[in-house]
Amino acid sequence: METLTLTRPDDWHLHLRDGAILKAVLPDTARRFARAIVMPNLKPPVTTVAQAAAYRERILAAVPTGMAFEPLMTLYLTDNTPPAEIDAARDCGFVHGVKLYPAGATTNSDAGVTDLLKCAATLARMEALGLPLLIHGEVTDPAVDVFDREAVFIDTVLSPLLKDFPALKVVLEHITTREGVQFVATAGRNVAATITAHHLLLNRNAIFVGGIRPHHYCLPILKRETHRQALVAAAVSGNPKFFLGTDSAPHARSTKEAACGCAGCYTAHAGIELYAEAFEAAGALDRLEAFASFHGPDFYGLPRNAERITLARWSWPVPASQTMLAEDPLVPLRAGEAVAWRLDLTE
Ligand SMILES: NC(=O)N[C@@H](CC(=O)O)C(=O)O
Ligand SMILES: [Zn+2]
Ligand SMILES: [Zn+2]
Repeated sequence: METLTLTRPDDWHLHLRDGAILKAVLPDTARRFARAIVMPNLKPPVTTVAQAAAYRERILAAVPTGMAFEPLMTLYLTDNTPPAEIDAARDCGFVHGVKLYPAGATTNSDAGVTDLLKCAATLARMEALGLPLLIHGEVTDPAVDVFDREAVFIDTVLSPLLKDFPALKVVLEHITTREGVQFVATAGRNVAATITAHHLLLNRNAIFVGGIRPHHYCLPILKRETHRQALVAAAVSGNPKFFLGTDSAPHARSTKEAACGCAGCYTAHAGIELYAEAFEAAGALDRLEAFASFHGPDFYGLPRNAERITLARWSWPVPASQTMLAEDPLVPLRAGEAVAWRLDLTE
């Protein structure tokens, strides 16, 4: 059987939620990844170092015995985040980024930034201290076509931001377009991007196969095939600006299969295996390790992991759903279908 051994990867963009959901989903991530950048879009959001410390403790308490997992915490930027909070974040040692959600852009972003000008002093402090700004890169203007919101964000928000703060470390999260790839590739070394497995594997037709598929609805929304191909080319290029971020985003089934369903795909159950599929399809399995395990820690200034994991080319069926909340399960990506690679747990 074909196997692939690589340095244990990290997930540089992950939603773990809190409470019962956190306990239900964390084992999927901890089994595969050594560390993860944990998104702060809880209700209410994680806006202070004190809240991040408490959330970190809840995550650590939910790690199953026998597993090692390090949560890398983030703060949720608001119009009112004071520069002093950035100093506290740098000093505490466990906060590794500050997340920009344009207000209203995505799930739990209502407390996000309404005007970046209000954050100028705070952004200047981040630039000075080298604390990365992690960006959900979509404009929120409903007049802008939903498929264009990333490209318009890059032109109207991100480019001007980097002119004002040229040394600010930026991760453009979950990029979905050719424009996103080109912008990051040609920007300075302080600008990088995460790419999800579902954006590497699916184009926007997947939302409408034989009917509407709410479990393929995420933000930024899946784009057309030419954009998917640009993302694959970037991921397998070996360019250290691009690295793994699953954006695994658990939502209970009832909130996805609804008249107005939530945005987010759950992929942590196959968090590295789905990337192996995408890299294999591109004939680039030998490039997976750098994308999944080297480029992220190098950008964040953290050590690479020492342990290794082994994947086997061994198809396994994804269950139709998995337990999350008492009456309301989670429907993972590929539910009821197969994933071609699996984690070799015998290793
Ligand atoms: N990606 C999504 O569609 N949803 C994420 C939020 C986000 O990352 O934008 C979520 O928190 O559910
Ligand atoms: Zn996002
Ligand atoms: Zn996300």
